[in-house]
Amino acid sequence: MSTPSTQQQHEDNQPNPRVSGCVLDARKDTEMPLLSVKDLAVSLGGREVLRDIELDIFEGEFIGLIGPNGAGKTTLLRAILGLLPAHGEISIAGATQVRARRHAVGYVPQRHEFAWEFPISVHDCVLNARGIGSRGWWKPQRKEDYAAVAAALDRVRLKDLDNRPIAELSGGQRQRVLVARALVNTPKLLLLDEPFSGLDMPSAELLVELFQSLATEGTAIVMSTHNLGEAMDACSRLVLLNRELKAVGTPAQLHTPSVWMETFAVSAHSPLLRTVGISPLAEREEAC
Ligand SMILES: Nc1ncnc2c1ncn2[C@@H]1O[C@H](COP(=O)(O)OP(=O)(O)OP(=O)(O)O)[C@@H](O)[C@H]1O
Repeated sequence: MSTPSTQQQHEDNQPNPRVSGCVLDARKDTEMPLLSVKDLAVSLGGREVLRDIELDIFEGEFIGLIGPNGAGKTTLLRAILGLLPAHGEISIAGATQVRARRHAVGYVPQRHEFAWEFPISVHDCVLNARGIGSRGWWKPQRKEDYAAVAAALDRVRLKDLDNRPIAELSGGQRQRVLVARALVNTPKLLLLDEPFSGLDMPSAELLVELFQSLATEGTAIVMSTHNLGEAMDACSRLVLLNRELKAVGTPAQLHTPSVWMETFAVSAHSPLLRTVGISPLAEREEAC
């Protein structure tokens, strides 16, 4: 497990980001990546959605996956999970076969993809992610399953609601149920698809703190998000994606307007730059 100090050491060693399909990866010589993606390409409906994706992600990293609508963020997460046909090589904790890869992964889909009307309690919804259904609902609950569900609900601060039907939960509570489902098998890699979407600030902050603690404990996290400010503040590295990798680096290394302009196809005057802490060209010119 990596400690905060080793994580900081890795960040300090990162070279400058390279743009257009290249991967920033200073750990290559010393450490095995937890997630390795090589030469990945995905086509959907006869159209190429992702190409030339090369990415190494290490334990304890909190990666922000950033790009405009339709950039392929969800597609990349699903390809890593093996939910989509893809060309290229993906390995997670050394496993390349889809079944083996999934053992190491917890996945939080977008909230609207889940069947919230299903008549089930919070507890059973999380328990279900332990694979209990395939063992038979009629069998007594195993002690370790019960403990795992309790621990996951405790982590997302939902223990008090464990008997509540999931249909009666608020959006923020539902998001936390999805995170608990992903955590209940103590994954090495957590894939999060827009976990802050529709959340108020305190709910988003609670999740950010949880993700940062998990990363400190050694979990590798890849999170797609449109919340650029939150990603700049919270993530240890960012992956800028638009059908191909545009740049990979720490937030400090991505303080260059051109990488954001290229990824989002915006001008040097775009307010988007301000969101990521770069003053738009107009303001910079005025200041000169
Ligand atoms: N099943 C599908 N069949 C055909 N095309 C698809 C399919 N699913 C996604 N796409 C296309 O793939 C591209 C990438 O979609 P994806 O959902 O991965 O983007 P995204 O970056 O997650 O977008 P958003 O930020 O809007 O959620 C889009 O152009 C989308 O229309």
